[in-house]
Amino acid sequence: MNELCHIRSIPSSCFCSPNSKTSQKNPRQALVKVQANRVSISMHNSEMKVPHVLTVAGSDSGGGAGIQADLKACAARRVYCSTVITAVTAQNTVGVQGVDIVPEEFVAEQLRSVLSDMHVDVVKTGMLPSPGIVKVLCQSLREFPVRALVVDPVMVSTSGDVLSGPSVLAGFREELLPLADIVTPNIKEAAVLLGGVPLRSVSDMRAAAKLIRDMGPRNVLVKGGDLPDSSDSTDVLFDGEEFYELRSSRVNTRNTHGTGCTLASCIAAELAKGSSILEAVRASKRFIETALDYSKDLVIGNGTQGPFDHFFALKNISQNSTRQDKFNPNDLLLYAVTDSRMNRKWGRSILDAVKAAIEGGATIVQLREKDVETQEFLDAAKVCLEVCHSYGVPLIINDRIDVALACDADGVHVGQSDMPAHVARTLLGPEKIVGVSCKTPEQAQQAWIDGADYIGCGGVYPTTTKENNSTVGLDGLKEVCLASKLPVVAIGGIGPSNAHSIMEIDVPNLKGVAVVSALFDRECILTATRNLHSLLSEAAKLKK
Ligand SMILES: Nc1ncnc2c1ncn2[C@@H]1O[C@H](COP(=O)(O)OP(=O)(O)O)[C@@H](O)[C@H]1O
Ligand SMILES: Cc1ncc(COP(=O)(O)O)c(N)n1
Repeated sequence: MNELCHIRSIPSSCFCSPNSKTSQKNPRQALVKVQANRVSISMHNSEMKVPHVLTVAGSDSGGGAGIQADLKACAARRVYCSTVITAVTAQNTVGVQGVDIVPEEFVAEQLRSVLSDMHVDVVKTGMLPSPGIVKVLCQSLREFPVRALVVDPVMVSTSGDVLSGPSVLAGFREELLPLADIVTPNIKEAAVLLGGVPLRSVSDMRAAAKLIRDMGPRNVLVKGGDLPDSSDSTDVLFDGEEFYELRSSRVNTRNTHGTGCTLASCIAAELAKGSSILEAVRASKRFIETALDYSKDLVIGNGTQGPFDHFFALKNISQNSTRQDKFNPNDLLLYAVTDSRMNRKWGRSILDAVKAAIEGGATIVQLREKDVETQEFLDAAKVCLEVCHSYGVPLIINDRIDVALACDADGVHVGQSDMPAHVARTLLGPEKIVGVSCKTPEQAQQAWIDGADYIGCGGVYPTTTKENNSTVGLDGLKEVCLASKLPVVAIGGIGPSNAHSIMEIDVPNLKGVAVVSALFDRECILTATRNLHSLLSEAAKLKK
């Protein structure tokens, strides 16, 4: 076998001449180790450790599920993904036509290759088609421990074809599940693990999660994608103490092939980046919901189980659009806008306020810090961005394009007397979100021309957070919505008592409400956000 030459690329600015003064002291200097024709270069301090997920799963020739879904999910979540293939399937949108199982010795060899060398953080498993493969996997995990193990107990494909038979169950129950940090059965798989009793409701899912946890995994997520007669898509997470019901709206689409594989890979990717289990599951569920929503009209294949687009991009290409999909208008449902005076009044940091709002269900966050020094603003924006992204929530910066650029925020929101929207767009580039405050149909039309992504319309009601701000009322809001080609979020004096009247306005592009005081001028931001979120979700459902 050839000796491998293993060289990591290093920015040229980091190389030092051996004679230069800095070469002895500079901690960023490259270390070159030569061991029997094997060269490895490592960097002090400037080394970049990439979060790494290893997926142990089957190949899906149709590209929608299995290894292919895992690679796409990890890439979309910006995590490196290596692969150990357990089976090759001939599969398309109609079903599974054939399965060729990889011999367990060769699965073991692939595992050894990757785990002995490549600094894997998290292992995610999918299709494990034979008891021997389950065994070699457990042996490898004991020999090369990793930070976390995510087990997706794949048994039957969405099309109803068997991918792993009952012979693997003993290995699952006795060896693999006790090693798992989280196991993610769908309702059919949960039933099989528990001996065949079908799950028909969310309370059945809770009971199943509890029983499966008794088999040894630290957390159980029972997925409800296939729960009959449900308008929501509810998953149940049980961590041994608490149950969390994670709800999203059910996207009406045939393109759900690979959702389970993708969800488990996203969870693994978020864990590899350092998230907690709850954060990882929430961010992953959001990712699936968004991906399904963006891909609901994709047509790939003639069957009933279509794949979806992990990069949310094909839809645009198919419409010949030159603009990139980068912004989901449904994110405007509950738009939390911070206020430093309120945080000061309640003795909270911006970060604590933002965290609580996200945990309560805020779907997008804007930092509007009018009287904070630049350095402080930037520091706060950076930490808030990290938290927002761990939940899959976009972060917008009010007015300060420099701060948005410096922290690589998701976008900016500008008012009529701030930086013009077309200049903001030029400065930020095509990928970022640009929002504009508008009071009139003319301003709404201009925002569209300027390349904005959404408009904020208001103040709808009088408010104390903005001085000298004239109100437009519900009629003015409706007029602006009708004139706007962009999605609209209503702002100004909105809270639980009047959010309903806003959502009842019968215009499809009115997507939600932006709120300051009703969240941040409250003793418990989390409860205030949670209440408003459930009210808005109900109202949004009625709108559909
Ligand atoms: N139509 C849908 N709309 C929204 N979320 C969905 C839909 N179908 C599945 N999901 C979500 O996708 C994830 C995978 O669930 P599920 O489809 O039940 O798994 P599997 O692919 O293993 O059968 C879950 O978070 C589930 O709630
Ligand atoms: C190789 C492989 N692994 C997993 C699945 C499950 O995915 P789904 O439940 O969406 O059919 C699959 N169909 N193929």
